[in-house]
Amino acid sequence: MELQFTKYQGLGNDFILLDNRASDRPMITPEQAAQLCDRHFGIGADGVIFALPGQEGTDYTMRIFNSDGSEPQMCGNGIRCFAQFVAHLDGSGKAEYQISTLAGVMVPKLGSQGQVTVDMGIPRLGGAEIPTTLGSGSAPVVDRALEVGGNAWLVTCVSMGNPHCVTFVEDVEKVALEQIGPQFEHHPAFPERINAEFVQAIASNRVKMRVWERGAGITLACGTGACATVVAGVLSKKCDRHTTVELPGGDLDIEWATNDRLYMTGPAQAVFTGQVVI
Ligand SMILES: N[C@@H](CCC[C@H](N)C(=O)O)C(=O)O
Repeated sequence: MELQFTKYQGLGNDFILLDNRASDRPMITPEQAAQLCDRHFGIGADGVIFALPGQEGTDYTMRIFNSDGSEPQMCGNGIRCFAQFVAHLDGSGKAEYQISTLAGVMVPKLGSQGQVTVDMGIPRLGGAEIPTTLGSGSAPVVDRALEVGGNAWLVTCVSMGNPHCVTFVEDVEKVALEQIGPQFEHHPAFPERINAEFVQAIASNRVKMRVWERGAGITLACGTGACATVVAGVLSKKCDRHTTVELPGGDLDIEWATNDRLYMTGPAQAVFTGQVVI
């Protein structure tokens, strides 16, 4: 089968976008997606994103497979890329889309100079919702001790539809992400695995973050992770509700507004189009 694709990136978090409007099911399998994401034997990407028909009045449905073929509920950098992709496909000139995802309906707005602002919804904080065994029911998991790799870490857990474990550290550059990341991801405290964010407070409205993503490993940025970081920073009194998150791939503007919703603003860019035979 020959596939037509467009490669996009949002702060270096890169994705293969597929026009899947003709069907309600992803047009390739998780195994084929993992093959396409391979940086030596495939196109190379952190994930494959499918643009499917909308549901219950939404414009489109977004599904995504991580580079290991697992399916997460949401992707923040991915949905900014998705909004530009569908705007290009449908040529409608719409500036705002309602997008169904496995984490609920998200609303990206196309701005000027390639910027996209997304209403990312309300964070979920209960231990059972994340899920993590570090807390039960709806009680938030804030600054809880967790032993990983022989060290005790103070972690805060947040669900943005997908699960995140945020740890504030003195110096983010000193975190041995390649070693400690997989140990967080597969820790028994996280039955659905976890995205692990390590964060350094720079100022009350600026933090620096590095991420180990569930199903993808080290990436240059994570949009849901940046939202989870600001929520965790507010809950543990490390940053303001409106904070810039500095990532290896660039900056994201995150606001946890008074209506409890998170708004993320950042860039997205088409890189190239191509055909691939699978
Ligand atoms: N890079 C994404 C998150 C992608 C999903 C994540 N790896 C998971 O499994 O939950 C983002 O920008 O949010």
